[in-house]
Amino acid sequence: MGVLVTGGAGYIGSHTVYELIKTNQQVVVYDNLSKGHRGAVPAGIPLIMGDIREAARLAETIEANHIDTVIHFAADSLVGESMQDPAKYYENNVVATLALLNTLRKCGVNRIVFSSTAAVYGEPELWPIAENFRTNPTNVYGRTKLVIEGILADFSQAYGLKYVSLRYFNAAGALNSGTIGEDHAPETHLIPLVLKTALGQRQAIDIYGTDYPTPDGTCIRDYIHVTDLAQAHVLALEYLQAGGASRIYNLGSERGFSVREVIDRAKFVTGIDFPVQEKERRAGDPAILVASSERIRQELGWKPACSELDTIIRSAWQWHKNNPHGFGES
Ligand SMILES: NC(=O)c1ccc[n+]([C@@H]2O[C@H](COP(=O)([O-])OP(=O)(O)OC[C@H]3O[C@@H](n4cnc5c(N)ncnc54)[C@H](O)[C@@H]3O)[C@@H](O)[C@H]2O)c1
Ligand SMILES: O=c1ccn([C@@H]2O[C@H](COP(=O)(O)OP(=O)(O)O[C@H]3O[C@H](CO)[C@H](O)[C@H](O)[C@H]3O)[C@@H](O)[C@H]2O)c(=O)[nH]1
Repeated sequence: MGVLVTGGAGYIGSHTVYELIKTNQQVVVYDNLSKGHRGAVPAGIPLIMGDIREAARLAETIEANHIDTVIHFAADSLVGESMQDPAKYYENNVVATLALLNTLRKCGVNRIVFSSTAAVYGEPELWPIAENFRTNPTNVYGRTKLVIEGILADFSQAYGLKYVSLRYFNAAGALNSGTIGEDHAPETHLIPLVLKTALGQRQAIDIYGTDYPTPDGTCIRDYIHVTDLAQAHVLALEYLQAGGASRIYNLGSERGFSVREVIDRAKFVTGIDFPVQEKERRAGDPAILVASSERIRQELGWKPACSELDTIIRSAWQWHKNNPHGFGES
């Protein structure tokens, strides 16, 4: 039986495909390439170019490849854009996922691993954040992911769908071999932007806000290596394949670093001093997001192995240095 990876040509999806093939799972990538890259999909892995809303193409792919489980990454995920264009986010995240789930039902596929986000929590008052904390997203992107979690719970109750929803904190880093890495256009994430500044592709890195209630005034985040995230997907998949019940898990390193700390570590790792500019806050940014990943460690035996901040930055630096234009140039 096979595993369908929607959004498998994207950043986290492609790293997960690399982990899946080590475990001898039969993998098929399904991606409309709106954001993903053909070059991110390993040689020999089928890439079906399609949108998850295209029911006929999707059903044909599922049947031809004997798919019995789906890992669902396909989505739009820019917080700022979601506030300016909510229709796009409700359409490509909620409506498209509903279409996907309906096709899965018709094809008799009843297992799915879903990419959720720390953005479902909004602005919590306590840390580390556990899965039973109140969900209260402060942006449209987070709301769309929470709506999908609700749909998954309802489908689970009514139709017997089994799902694992993984709430990622800040994904960063690149595959150790340096063959794939993060290449978003536009790039909005801190670590790749810092490294592009070190490469001289940007004049300075902007710090969005220095008046947060944190020790150095800048936002604190929990950075998790993309390969540790990918391994959690493999565990979630194996758990569902073994008949596991629906679950929700946080995925973070359980350590927080401020924006200034990330910049300082990047200067250390790269050995390059680069300009930093202090700017106004970015709308919708919570001050502190740090995970408790206790539940997935206890229940699935997940152990993040490469999520030390320097290790994350080093792997991302290797990717950006060797591929200054991402997948556009090797
Ligand atoms: N990057 C992070 O830090 C982070 C954090 C939390 C959650 N997430 C979630 O993880 C998932 C993957 O994130 P990423 O950073 O790898 O994003 P990405 O943009 O690199 O990958 C998403 C992939 O999905 C594809 N896609 C989008 N809409 C599609 C559709 N309708 N049909 C088919 N393919 C479609 C894109 O072409 C792209 O290859 C997303 O669901 C995102 O919301 C990411
Ligand atoms: O040029 C930049 C870019 C970012 N930041 C700051 O760096 C921190 C991290 O920002 P990212 O954009 O890298 O990541 P976010 O925490 O905003 O977002 C991440 O976590 C969210 C959950 O809270 C969503 O899941 C989202 O998809 C995921 O990328 C934030 O405080 C942000 O304000 C800067 O100071 N300068």
